[in-house]
Amino acid sequence: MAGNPVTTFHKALALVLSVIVDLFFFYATGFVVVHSAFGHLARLWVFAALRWSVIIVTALLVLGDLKPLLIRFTTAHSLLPAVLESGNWALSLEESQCSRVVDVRCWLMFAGASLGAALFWEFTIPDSDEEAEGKEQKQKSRVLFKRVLYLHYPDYLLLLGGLVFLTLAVICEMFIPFYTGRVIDILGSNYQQNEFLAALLFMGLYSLGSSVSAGCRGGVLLCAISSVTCRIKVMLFKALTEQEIGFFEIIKTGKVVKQHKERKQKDKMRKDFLIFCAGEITSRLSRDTTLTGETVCLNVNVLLRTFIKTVGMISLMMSLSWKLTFLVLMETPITGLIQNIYDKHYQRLSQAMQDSIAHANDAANEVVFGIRVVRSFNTEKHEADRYDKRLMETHSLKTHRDTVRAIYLLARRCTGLGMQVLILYYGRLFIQMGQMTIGNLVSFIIYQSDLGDNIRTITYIFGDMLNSVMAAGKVFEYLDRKPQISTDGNLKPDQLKGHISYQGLNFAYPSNPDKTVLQDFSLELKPGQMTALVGPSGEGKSTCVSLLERLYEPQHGEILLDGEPLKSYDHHFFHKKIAVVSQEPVLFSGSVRDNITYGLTGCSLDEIQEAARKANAHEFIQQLKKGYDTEVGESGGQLSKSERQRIGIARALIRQPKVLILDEITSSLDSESENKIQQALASCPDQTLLVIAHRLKTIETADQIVVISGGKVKERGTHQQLMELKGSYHKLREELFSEGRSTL
Ligand SMILES: Nc1ncnc2c1ncn2[C@@H]1O[C@H](COP(=O)(O)OP(=O)(O)OP(=O)(O)O)[C@@H](O)[C@H]1O
Repeated sequence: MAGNPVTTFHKALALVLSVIVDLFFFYATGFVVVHSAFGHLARLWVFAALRWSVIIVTALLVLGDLKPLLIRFTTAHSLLPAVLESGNWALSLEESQCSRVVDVRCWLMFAGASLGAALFWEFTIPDSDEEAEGKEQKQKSRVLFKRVLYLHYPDYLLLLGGLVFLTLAVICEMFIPFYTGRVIDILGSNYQQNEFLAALLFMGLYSLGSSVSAGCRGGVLLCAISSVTCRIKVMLFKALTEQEIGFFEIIKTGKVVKQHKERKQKDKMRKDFLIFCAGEITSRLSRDTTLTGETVCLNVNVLLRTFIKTVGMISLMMSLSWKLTFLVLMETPITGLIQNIYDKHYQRLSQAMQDSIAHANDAANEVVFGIRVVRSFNTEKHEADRYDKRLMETHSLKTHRDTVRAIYLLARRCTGLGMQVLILYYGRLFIQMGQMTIGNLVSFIIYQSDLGDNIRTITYIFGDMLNSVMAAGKVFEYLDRKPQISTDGNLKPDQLKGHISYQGLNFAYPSNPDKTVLQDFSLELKPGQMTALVGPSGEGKSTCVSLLERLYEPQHGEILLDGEPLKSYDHHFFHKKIAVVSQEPVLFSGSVRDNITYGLTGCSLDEIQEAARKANAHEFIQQLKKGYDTEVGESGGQLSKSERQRIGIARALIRQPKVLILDEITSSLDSESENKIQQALASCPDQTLLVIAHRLKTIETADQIVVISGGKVKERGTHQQLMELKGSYHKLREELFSEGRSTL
C-alpha cells in the first residue's frame, strides 16, 4: 500500500476492518475466566495491548502510513478500559460497571472519550517548530500557540498559581450538586440528623472552597494577562518603530495610491496616509496584542476548567446512572454541530463588521483631520452622507449577525429543552424501577444542565482560541519582520568631512514600484558648500533627501559619505551628523526644550539657547509663559507654523551636523527670520548644506544649483552660469516671474 495514494475507499475499509477486529477482541475479553483481582487486571492489560496491536496493524496494512492523531486515538481507546479499571481498583477495590459486563455501550463510551482526548490533544498541544515548518494552517496555529506560551515565561509563577486555584475551584464546584442530591435524599427518607448536618457541612465547605479558589484564580490570571499584554505591546511597538518607512507605506498601499491619484497635493496625501497607517498599526497594538495576551490565560483557563469539570461531571453522572449519562452524551454531537455552524457564520460576520467599523472610523478620522478643508469647500453634508453610508453598512452587518445569533440561541434552547424532557421521562422510569433515587435524579439534572453549558463552552472556546492565535500570528508577523534597511553599520570616524556622492541611483518607492522616480542619478555635495535643488514639482527633489536620510534604500547605485556607503555608518552617529529640517517639522507633545533636544541626552541650556538663537527662535521662546519649559501641545499645536518651523531648525542645529538639509523651509518663514537663519548657517563654514527651494531668490548665492527634472540632473552650475545657459533654470525663473510671484 505504501507509496499509493490513500483514497476514501481505503479509509472506509481501514475503519470497518479496525472496528470489526477491535470489537472481536473487546468481546473476547469477556470470555476469559479469571478468579483473582490480579488476574482480572492482567487480562484487561493483555487485551489492551492486543487490541492496540491489531488495530494499528490493520490500519497500517490498508493505509500504509498512520497519522499521529490516529495513533493517539487508538492508544487511548485500547488502554482506557485497563487504565480505568486499574484506577478503580486502586481507589475503591471494586470493579466498575463496564468491567462486569462486556457491553457495546461501554465500547462506544470509551471510543467517544478517546476521540475527545485525541482531538483535545490535536488542537491544544503544539508540535515542535521543525515539524510545523511548511505544514498547513493548523500546524502553524500550534507553533503560534507555543510561541505565545513562551511569551508567558516570566509570569510562570502566576500561571502556576492560576492552575492550582483553577483545579481546586473545579473540584470543589463539582461536588456541590452531589451533596444537594444527598440532602434531598436524607430529607425524603428516614431523616438522620448527623448525616444531614454532615452533608450540609460538606456542601458549605465545597461552596466556600470553590468561591475562594475561583476568586484567586481570576485575580492571579488577570495579573498574568495584564503583564504579558504590556510586554507584547512594548515588543511590538519597538519592532514597529525599527521598520523602514517603506514598510509603513506598504501597509495601506491600496489606499495610499488611491489617495495619491485623487489628490495631487503631497502634504495632504502624507497626512491621509498617516491616518490609515496609524489605524492599522494601532489596531495591532491594541486589539491584536490584547487578544494574544488573553490566548493562554483566558482561553486555556476556560478550556482546562471546562475540560476538567466535564470529565469529573461525566464520571459522577456515571456513578448516578450510566444509562442516563449515555443519553445525555448523545446531545453532544448535535450541540457541537450547531455551535460549529454558528461559529463559522458569526465569526465571518463579526470580522466583516469590524472591517466596516474601521472603514467608518477612517471616514470620521479623515474629516476631523481635514476639517479646515471640509469647511472651506463646504462639504459638511457630503461628508456626513459618506459617514452615514458607511455606518449603514455596519448596521446591516450587525442586523445580519444578530439574526444568526437569535437563530442559534433558539436552536440551542430547543435541543436543551428536548434533552431535559427525555431525562425527566427516563429518570421517572428508573426511579420507578428502583435504579435511582429522587436525590440522584436532582443531582443528575443539575450536572446535566452544567454539562450542556460546558460542552458548548469547549466547542466555542476552540473557535475563540483560533481567533486569538490568528491575532497572535499578526503580532508575530511584525515582531519577526527584519527591517529591510539595515542599521548594523559600525563606522564612527573621529573626523567627518561631509562629502556626499550620489552614484548612479535608480529608485522607485516601495508602495509604487512601477514608477521610477530617480533614474541614473549622480550628484556630488562638497563640504563647506551650499547645493540647491530646484525644479518643477514632483520631479524627485524630496526623494533625493529621503534617500540621503536613509529612509529608503535605492534599488540600484549608492550614496557615499566621505567615500563610504551610508549603510556602513553607525545608525546613531549617522543621524547625529546628518540633520534635516522639513517643510513642516513634526513636533511632539512635551516642552520646547524636549523638542529641541529630541533624541539627544545631556544638552546644556546654553547649547539649547545657542541653537534657538541661530534658528531665530530664542526671542519668541523667551516670551512664552514658561520659556523653554512651555508645553507645545500635541504635534506642537499650540505654536504657529513659523514657530514650529524655527524650533525644527533649532532641533537640527543643536546637533552641529556635518550635513544639513533644508527641505523648503522658507515657505513658512518671514523674510527677517529667513535672513537671520541664513546668516547663522553661513557661520558654519565646514557644513555641507543641501537646500530644496521653490523661492529661487533664496538660493542665488548657492555654490551649486542643480535642476532636477524627470528624476535626473538636467543642469548644474552657479546662478550666473545657469542664467547664461538660458536653459531650464532660466525658463523656470521666467515662468515664476511671468506668474508675478513676489516670492521669486
Ligand atoms: N511616499 C511616496 N510613495 C510613492 N510615491 C511617492 C512618495 N513620495 C513621492 N512620491 C512620488 O515621487 C515623485 C517625486 O516626488 P518628490 O516628493 O521627490 O518630488 P519633489 O520634486 O520634491 O516635489 P515638490 O517640489 O512638490 O516637493 C512624485 O511623482 C511623487 O508623486
